[in-house]
Amino acid sequence: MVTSGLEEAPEALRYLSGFGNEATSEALPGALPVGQNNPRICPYGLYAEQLSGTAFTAPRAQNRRSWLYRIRPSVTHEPFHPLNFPAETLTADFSRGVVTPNQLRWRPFAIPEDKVDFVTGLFTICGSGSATCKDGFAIHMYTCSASMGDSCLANADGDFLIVPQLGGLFITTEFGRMHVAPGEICVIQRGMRFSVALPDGRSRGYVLEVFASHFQLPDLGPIGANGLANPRDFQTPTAWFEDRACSYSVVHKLEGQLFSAAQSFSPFNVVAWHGNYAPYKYDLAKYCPVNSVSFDHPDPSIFTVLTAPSALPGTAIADFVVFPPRWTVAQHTFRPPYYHRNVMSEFMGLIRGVYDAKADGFLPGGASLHSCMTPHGPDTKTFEAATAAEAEQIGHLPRDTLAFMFETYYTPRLTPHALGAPNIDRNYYQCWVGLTSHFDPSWTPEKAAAAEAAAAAGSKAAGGSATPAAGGGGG
Ligand SMILES: O=C(O)Cc1cc(O)ccc1O
Ligand SMILES: [Fe+2]
Repeated sequence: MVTSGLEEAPEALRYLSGFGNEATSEALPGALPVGQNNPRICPYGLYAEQLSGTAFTAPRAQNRRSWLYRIRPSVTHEPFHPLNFPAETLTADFSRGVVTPNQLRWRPFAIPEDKVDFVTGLFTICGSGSATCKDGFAIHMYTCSASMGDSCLANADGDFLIVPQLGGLFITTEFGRMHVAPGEICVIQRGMRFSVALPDGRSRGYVLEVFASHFQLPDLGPIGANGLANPRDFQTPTAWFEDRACSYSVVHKLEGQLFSAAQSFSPFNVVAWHGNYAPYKYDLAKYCPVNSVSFDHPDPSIFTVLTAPSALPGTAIADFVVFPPRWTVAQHTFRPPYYHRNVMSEFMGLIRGVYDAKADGFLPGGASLHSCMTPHGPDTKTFEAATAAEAEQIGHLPRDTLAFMFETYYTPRLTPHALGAPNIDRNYYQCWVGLTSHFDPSWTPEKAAAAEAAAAAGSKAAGGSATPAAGGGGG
């Protein structure tokens, strides 16, 4: 019998490198059938089972499926029963969700004192569309303090992109095991069974779920063949199995509802697999940002890590965008994000540090949401620092910050749970009330240039370039 390896050191794990590859992985030599998918009898007496992530008939470029060779097939379980789980905290039904044009922000979500695992610690913030029609998305958060033990989850509604913010995740999947630390992300696609253990005892993070397409790398256009998230930096687990008799609970999410079935063995009994439908992780430190090296602030799409496309060209169901540590070198430029209203809705989270647009109030483990056409941009303090004369001299330094955005074409509807959360920041709008008028009808380019020159001379006399301050135009 192979024992449960949930506590194995992260360094001991082996991964396959690359994005979207047709891969093969064997935990025992010769476990994959040679030259065919389903021989009459498989090597080692395994069962062959296909997991389809697209319609059988999807075009080859989009087609996703894997073949799993396992000790017993996944069908070997007792009937599913609905789990008694409060429907309003985890949902895929947004028909009665609430919309608001107001800017929303949440302080960090508290991690429960009592023992709560990844699944019971998941709660939905917002979403749109429908898991039934396989169209749309949901954004969840999780806070947990216990490993899942002998239970696993399979999500029939879509793909999960998981962003741990505090505390790592040790995830056992049917394809193998991965350790995902804060600063890394992982994607676990529709239907894959996985169980989350907590090497750090607790974890908090964000989850983007897409009901339709799968995540892919964005096109690079004129950037060329390299840069942003490079394919080789994505890591897929290698086959790992346990042949363990136990009382196991398989939890299945269908249309946001949870069902549970008992079975007498661990579902992580896949000895070998091959295919192009497999989970993966990615270290955001490997992201190679491309940005303006002269002037102006590019649109944040320049920082796209992964995109889940809709049928509308160039328009995502959801993009995953990261704001990594980087040099900010644009001159005579307002460096923080510009003020704007966007057809896409923007949910943001912070993994660590301070975000370019918010000097205060946007904290690691917190979140913000600016829905379709809701105005937003830098807070007053950030505006003032970024427009001060000294800002021209500072801000070339990289700062240790890691924020991200889930950006979606679908207008999000919020759950009562998210809107009623005790950590919602009811004073968020006040971060902009100090943005007073600087309008000067007597302004001329000559006067402006003279003021700039005087300020530059003053700052030189005062000791040259200032040191960068958090949020001080270094965005
Ligand atoms: O709103 C935000 O902070 C996200 C964002 C960042 C940026 O650099 C430009 C536009 C934008 O929406
Ligand atoms: Fe924005």
